[in-house]
Amino acid sequence: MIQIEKDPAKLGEVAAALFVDAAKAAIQEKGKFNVALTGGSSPVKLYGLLAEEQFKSQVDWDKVNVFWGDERWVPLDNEQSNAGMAYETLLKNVPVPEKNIFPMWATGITPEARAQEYTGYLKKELGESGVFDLILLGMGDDGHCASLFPGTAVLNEQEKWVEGYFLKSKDIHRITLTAPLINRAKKIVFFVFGENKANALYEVLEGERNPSLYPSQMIAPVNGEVQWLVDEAAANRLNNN
Ligand SMILES: O=C1O[C@H](COP(=O)(O)O)[C@@H](O)[C@H](O)[C@H]1O
Repeated sequence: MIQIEKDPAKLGEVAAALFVDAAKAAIQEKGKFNVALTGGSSPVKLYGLLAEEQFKSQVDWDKVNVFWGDERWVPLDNEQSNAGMAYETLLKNVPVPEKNIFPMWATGITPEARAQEYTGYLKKELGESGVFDLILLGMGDDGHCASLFPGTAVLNEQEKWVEGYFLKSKDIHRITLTAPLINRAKKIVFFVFGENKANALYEVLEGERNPSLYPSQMIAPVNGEVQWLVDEAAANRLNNN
C-alpha cells in the first residue's frame, strides 16, 4: 500500500499513529513490541511526534525493545550516527528502559563481530522466528534501504540476520539487517520524501526487477505487509497510484 501526501509532516502523523497501533497490538498479543528504527533524515518528524505527550502516553515503553535496521559505524555522539539521532529526537524523551535499547555500534569490536553479537540479541528477544513487529525504513536516492546498497555482497546473503561490512562507495563500515530477516517482519514502513528520490522510487515500484541496482525491490514481507509513506515530490514519476 502506498500513501502519498503533499506535506511530509502529515506522513509523520500517519506513521506515529501506525507506530502506536503496532505497539499496542504487539503488547496485547505477547507483552512486548520489537521495533527496528531507521536513520537518515526521513524519520525525524516521526520521532519528534512520538516523544510528544499525545503519542508518548499511548505506548507502554517498558515493553518496547528498540533495535535498528542499520547503522553507520560511528560512535553515538557522531552526527552521522543513526542511533545518536534517535536518542536525541526520541529515546531520551520517552521512558524506554536503557536495557531495552540495542544500538548496533559498540566500541572495541569489529562491525563483523558485532553483527554476530547483535544476531544473538535479536534471537534472545525475537526468538528463532526472527519476526519484528515493525521495521521502519528510509530509502536513499540510489534505491538503498537499511544498509543494503546497490552492488554490495550483502544483497546475496541468505542465512545471516545481520551483516557488518566496509561500504567502499561511502568509505565507511556499515552494519545492517539482511533482506531475508527484514522480510520476516509483520509490518514494514518505508519513508520516501523529496524530489531527489523520485527516480529511484519509480524504478523500485514500477521499473524492471533489478534488486542489485535498486535494493529496495528486495523488500517483500513473507507474511506481513509493507506500507509506503511518500510525499508528492518523491511520487512525481509514479504512474500507478
Ligand atoms: O544512510 C542511510 O540512509 C537511508 C536514507 O536516509 P534519508 O536521509 O534519505 O532518509 C536511511 O534509511 C538509513 O538508515 C541510513 O543509514
